[in-house]
Amino acid sequence: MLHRSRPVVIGVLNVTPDSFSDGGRYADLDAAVRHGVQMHRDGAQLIDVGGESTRPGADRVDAETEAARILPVIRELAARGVPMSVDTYRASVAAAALEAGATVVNDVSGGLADHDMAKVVAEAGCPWILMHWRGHAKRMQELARYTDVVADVKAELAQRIADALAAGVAADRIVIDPGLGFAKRAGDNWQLTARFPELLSLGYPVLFAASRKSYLGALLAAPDGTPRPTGERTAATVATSVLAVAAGAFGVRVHDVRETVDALAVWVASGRPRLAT
Ligand SMILES: Nc1nc2ncc(COP(=O)(O)O)nc2c(=O)[nH]1
Repeated sequence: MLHRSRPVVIGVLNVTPDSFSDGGRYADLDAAVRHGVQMHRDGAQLIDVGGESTRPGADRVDAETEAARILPVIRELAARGVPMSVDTYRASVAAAALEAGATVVNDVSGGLADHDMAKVVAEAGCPWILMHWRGHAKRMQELARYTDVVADVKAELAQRIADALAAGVAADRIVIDPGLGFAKRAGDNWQLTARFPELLSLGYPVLFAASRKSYLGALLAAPDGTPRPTGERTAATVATSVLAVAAGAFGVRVHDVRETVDALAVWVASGRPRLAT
């Protein structure tokens, strides 16, 4: 499912009206399927299909709405042989998405939001991306308080892993993710980037997902402080993605697939240089 011979690129497909960087662009079935097929052609090994925006402050939708948004897209893409993950923290939505053709669960809550998720994943035997999370979009920025963000994220992810294993999820099905931008201030995201190798010591593949996030917009802000618009953060996303892979990330989750695949091809052709850890 995930060929580790090359860095894994996961393409973001938000079937939502309000996701932070592409909300509404793929809200209709044809546009979503076209974009998913194109990202797969461009080299994405997985298309990550999400039906609820998780950006800070976003309104949550109910499970029925979330499922109604993503299931037709998943079915159509599966029929076209496009491999997918489902971006949901709801067990019922994950189960329906797996049934419809998704093969990986990408859970931004790391199993915290729905205690039935572990059972769904264990029974399906599918890979489970456990992201570091401290609460839903409305509250998460209030929760960005850390003693040492890397050590704290690592300890909390270790607990998510232990819970998953205890629930019968196989160790080789687990991928972890530091949750950049989720209950993290800009400095926290940069600490997690700079000290990325410390997360690897947990012994699981680590996904890096910085794509177009607001801390990149802040870094590239105009002299008057206006953040760089989300659609103009591609170069920063590509740069940080290559750095993360060079630091040991098994893969990246991005909106700009072609640019990322191209940049990682250069990294591979250059002999996969590693950042000194
Ligand atoms: N595993 C994982 N999943 C995610 N899903 C959504 C978003 C934020 O919204 P986006 O879909 O617009 O990138 N970020 C992550 C992330 O950092 N890691």
